Amino acid sequence: MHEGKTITKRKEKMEKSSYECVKKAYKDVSLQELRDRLAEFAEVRGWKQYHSPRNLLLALVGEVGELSEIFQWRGEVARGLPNWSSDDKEHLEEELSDVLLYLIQLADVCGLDLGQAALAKIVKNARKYPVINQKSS
Ligand SMILES: Nc1ccn([C@H]2C[C@H](O)[C@@H](COP(=O)(O)OP(=O)(O)OP(=O)(O)O)O2)c(=O)n1
Repeated sequence: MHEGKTITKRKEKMEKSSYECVKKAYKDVSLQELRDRLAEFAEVRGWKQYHSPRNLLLALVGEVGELSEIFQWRGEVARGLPNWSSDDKEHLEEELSDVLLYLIQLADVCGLDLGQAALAKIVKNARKYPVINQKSS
């Protein structure tokens, strides 16, 4: 194998194992935690200047496109993704995360509290769609 490729593979392996550690260490991740980490991520890279609401929205839409590609041409997909490979599931996790991370950043640069807004919206939805008849499942 080419030396560069070996280094890349090793790097990918290290990244994967540190990613597994992060997943184990943080069970309940808050939107606030993600927002703060993202703000720091952008700050230390000097990217804050590019993270305008419009740019973040466009980035978000781009990631929604990448997320859609995973489902494209697969036909209907069963809940729990029983026939998907672990690579496919990992890919899905990454694209879902990209969408979430841009969404959180968008809300942040707009000065909005996404967690509070989402809770308020759930309450509003419940008022709009009252429970009429509970079906047994
Ligand atoms: N200016 C930027 C660039 C990236 N990101 C973060 C948010 C996303 O989680 C991820 C997006 O990175 P890429 O643009 O490299 O997109 P992908 O990870 O989807 O890579 P690719 O498009 O090569 O599949 O990085 C960010 O916060 N701000």
